Amino acid sequence: MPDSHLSPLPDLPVPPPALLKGAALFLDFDGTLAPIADTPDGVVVDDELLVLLGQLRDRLDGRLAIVSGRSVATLRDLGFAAFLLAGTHGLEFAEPDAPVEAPARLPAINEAEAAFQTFAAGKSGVLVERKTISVGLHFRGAPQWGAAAGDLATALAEQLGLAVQPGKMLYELRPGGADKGSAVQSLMQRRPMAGGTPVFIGDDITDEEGFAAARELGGAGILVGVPRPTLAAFSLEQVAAVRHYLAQGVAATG
Ligand SMILES: O=P(O)(O)OC[C@H]1O[C@H](O[C@H]2O[C@H](CO)[C@@H](O)[C@H](O)[C@H]2O)[C@H](O)[C@@H](O)[C@@H]1O
Repeated sequence: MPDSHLSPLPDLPVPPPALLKGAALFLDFDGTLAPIADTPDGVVVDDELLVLLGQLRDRLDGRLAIVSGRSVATLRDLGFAAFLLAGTHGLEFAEPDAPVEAPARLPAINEAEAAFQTFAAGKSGVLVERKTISVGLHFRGAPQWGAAAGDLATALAEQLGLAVQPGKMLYELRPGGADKGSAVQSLMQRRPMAGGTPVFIGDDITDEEGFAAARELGGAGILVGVPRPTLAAFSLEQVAAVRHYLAQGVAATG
């Protein structure tokens, strides 16, 4: 992503609900639909959110997808089985209740996981997240280990031919060749997303590729959380504001 395209402006406008009319809506999960929790397992999806997303998806003739760093399997366990999903940062896809399209788990991911486990051993607050085709090293509970975790992830990525995916108090190792931008590009060529105007809502640095793709395809990104240089055109302050905006979207698309 060219840095020159990043907006340095701290104050982006709140998106108008009318932006969602005719939209193909791409939603990040952690930090966007659910507040950040202490651990990956600490996040719960409430029925109210699922009902809201279902209503909006129906109003958009199905053009709503969750695009997450979580695996499709985890997204389904969290309650999103009835939604179009792109998991593991654009490496996995699944239509509602249909088989998952995903590459196999690489032996290199198992090697990386073993190295992460060795690193985490005895370090209270450092956590290894085993995922379907990737692995995460979390240090939210022990920020003092963040730099060392990053050094380890970088070295392993080079050694094992994997991609490093930085996140919020997290480094993941995964196969390369995809990101949230490529997920948007791919889904926009298929039903039901094709024909809509892409709108991508996300909070993390990994969502910038999604904002870039939405923008390239004539749509827009919405950044959630504290201002930062971004390719998004709009911003929402926090998860609660996203929910409010999506509820406004249901009304605006009725
Ligand atoms: O693309 P996302 O849907 O935002 O997923 C990105 C990663 O989110 C999760 O980690 C983050 O959220 C955790 C729970 O709130 C938090 O404890 C952690 O510090 C965050 O980095 C998830 O665990 C990862 O697998 C996702 O890739």
